[in-house]
Amino acid sequence: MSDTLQYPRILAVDDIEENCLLIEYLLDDLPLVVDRATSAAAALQKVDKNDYALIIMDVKMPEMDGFECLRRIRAREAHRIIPVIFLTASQHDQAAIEEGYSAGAIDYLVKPFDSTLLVRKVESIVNVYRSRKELEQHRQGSIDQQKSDQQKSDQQKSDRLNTDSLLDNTADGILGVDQDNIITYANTAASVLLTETKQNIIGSPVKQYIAPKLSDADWQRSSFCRIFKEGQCNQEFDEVFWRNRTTPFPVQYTQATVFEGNNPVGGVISFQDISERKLTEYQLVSLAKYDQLTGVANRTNYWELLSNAISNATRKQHRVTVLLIDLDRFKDVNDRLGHDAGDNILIESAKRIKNCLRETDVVCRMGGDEFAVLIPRPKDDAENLHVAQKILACLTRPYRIQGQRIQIGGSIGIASYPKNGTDASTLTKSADMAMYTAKADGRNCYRFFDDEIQLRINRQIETGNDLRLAIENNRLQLVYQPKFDLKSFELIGVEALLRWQHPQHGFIPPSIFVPIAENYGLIDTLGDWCFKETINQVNQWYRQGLIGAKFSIAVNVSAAQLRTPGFASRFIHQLDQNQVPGASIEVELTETAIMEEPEVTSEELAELRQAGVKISVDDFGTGYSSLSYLKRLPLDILKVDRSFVADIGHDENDEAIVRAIIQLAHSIDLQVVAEGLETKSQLKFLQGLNCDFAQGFYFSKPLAAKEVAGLIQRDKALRQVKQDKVLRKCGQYAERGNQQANA
Ligand SMILES: Nc1nc2c(ncn2[C@@H]2O[C@@H]3COP(=O)(O)O[C@H]4[C@@H](O)[C@H](n5cnc6c(=O)[nH]c(N)nc65)O[C@@H]4COP(=O)(O)O[C@H]3[C@H]2O)c(=O)[nH]1
Repeated sequence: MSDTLQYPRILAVDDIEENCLLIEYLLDDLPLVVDRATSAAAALQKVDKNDYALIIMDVKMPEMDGFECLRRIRAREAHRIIPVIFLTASQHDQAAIEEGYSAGAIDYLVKPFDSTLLVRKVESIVNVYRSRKELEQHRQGSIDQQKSDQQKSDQQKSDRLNTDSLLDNTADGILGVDQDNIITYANTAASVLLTETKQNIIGSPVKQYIAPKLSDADWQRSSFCRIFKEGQCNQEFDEVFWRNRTTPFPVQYTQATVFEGNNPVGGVISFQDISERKLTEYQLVSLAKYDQLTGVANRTNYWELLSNAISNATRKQHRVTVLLIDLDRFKDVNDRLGHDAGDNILIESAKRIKNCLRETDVVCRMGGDEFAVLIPRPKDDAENLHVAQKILACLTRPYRIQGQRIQIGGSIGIASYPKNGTDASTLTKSADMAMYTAKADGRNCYRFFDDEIQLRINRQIETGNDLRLAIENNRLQLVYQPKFDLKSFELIGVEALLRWQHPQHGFIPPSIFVPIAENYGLIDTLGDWCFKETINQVNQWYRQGLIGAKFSIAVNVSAAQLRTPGFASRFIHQLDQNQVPGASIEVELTETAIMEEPEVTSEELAELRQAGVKISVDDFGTGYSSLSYLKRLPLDILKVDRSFVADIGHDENDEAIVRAIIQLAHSIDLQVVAEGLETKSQLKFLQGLNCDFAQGFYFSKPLAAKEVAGLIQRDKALRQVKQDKVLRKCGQYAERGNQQANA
């Protein structure tokens, strides 16, 4: 066999020689010879001297770039089908890539390239080269044979046998075709991949394996036929061939024209079955783009789909609608019945939402219990309304989970492009705001984004900015609400509460600005400010001798603060720096904040508790706490929500709840603070239940630091008087006793 067939030559062209060497190194295992050229001019000289199966060429080279070099190669009649693969540093340079293809490149590799991909591509192209050469020699051989040069013919026959065995041992399927696209050669791999014997394949039109369903006219116009007619070489990646002429399978193939002299007389096709690669690709795409639980598009996919829908709508001048759906009461079900039940609800909800939509609409799971629906081309608001109503109706239908009938529901926010946002992010924010409005309006309803919501957002943004300034300029204030022991009436601590007097809008309550701080990323700054201020205050009262080890200041911590990684260590660091004992601080967290992520919360709280900080659960009774978690969490105090305390004497149910909370807390060694104590009868009721502590207007409103200092002093003085009275009484008794004894 001739050397060119056994060891085809390829040329690596790059002005950096190391890159040529790298290619040589990567292709080391293939039976071929790699030549190197470090300039376009050197490449042209080598191309004139040798017959190359393939050229791998860098695009950017000094003096002459790869495109120009390829144009000059193509201008030489003998080299018009040498396959060329360009190397480029950027896959985003679309213009350069297009220029490369129009100059005659068959492929691109982006640096740094995948070495396996390079080897596979080169292997496939070299196989085609071998087959083409073999067919050309075969034709030449027949002519020569006619000239009865027996010796030469024998040599060529033996060459052909060698080449046949070489081609039969490659994993790629190889087909040779004549001018009429009838198969004249098939190797063993082709027969295996097409699941037919070589005898059957040879003599059949190649169309039956490549495009059996195409009409003859379309087939003649196909790029496959055109490439052969025009005497070119081509590589395709995502095509389909037909096994047994009936079953499609994905292939990557290379085709090259076979010449007799200057005339194209047929072609060679080398192909690989890429089913496995496609499956892996599909699995990767599915992981990256689809929610693994419900099977609908995931959040990443949502952004891509929405951006595409908006681009489309901009071009074609139509609308796009986003519906954001949050399942109501999902968390309760999840906490109460466990994650499996929660998962089943999510799967079922995704199905139900999908069933309310058209084929062209898309459902996405945004995370947790939040879904989004994209309507890529709604006619009008009436259509959006209709979809929202349908979704709401289907989510309100009872679910049957673990044999139980469960009713949830949904809150839906609706926003449309271009009215409520001209980019994906703004549009989603608008839908989000509309959804929050639906939630605030009582849940299980839908809201369209409108001017009123926009106004509310603007006001929130404005408040957020003002709040940032207020923190920076120290314009916030802490007030302290006293807390009393219900047995001794001793002042045992205070709760620090934030106050903000806005220069224009007056007093803004924390229930308004704390959520804004959470939404605008200010909560950590705000929390740090509060904590610093509290620590300073503790230190000051300590220095003034007003408080001792038993007195504690409670600080409110929001769920968002607790979620910030390293929250507890930051907190403890500040205590250490200011030499404040942990025991003089109490951290108050709402029940809902604690139950949001109990595992994470548990770790953070344990760290705080180790530093002596007490942990109390605020607004207890308003959320849903799993009792098993409550037992496992490192807690010290439960605070009964003031809504229950307010109903003492009016609502037996609430009284029963207060009784149950106190009993429950005591049974797991927690102390109880009653919030919002306002009347004497409430006090009597709570004392009757052995409630430990209370705070509320009955004792005192929240006070400024100075007023608290006065109160502590008065409390101390009162206690002293009481103590003196008791001592005096004891003294009197003792004296009376002595007198009686002496009498
Ligand atoms: N009707 C009535 N109300 C009473 C009575 N006693 C106390 N209150 C009010 O009840 C709230 C108790 O605070 P909370 O449950 O921790 O609830 C707090 C807390 O969740 C949050 N908050 C306050 N300060 C902070 C803070 O520094 N950081 C964080 N994250 N949240 C804070 O804002 C909520 C509201 O705080 P405020 O408006 O100060 O309202 C305070 C207090 O003024 C009473 O007898 N009757």
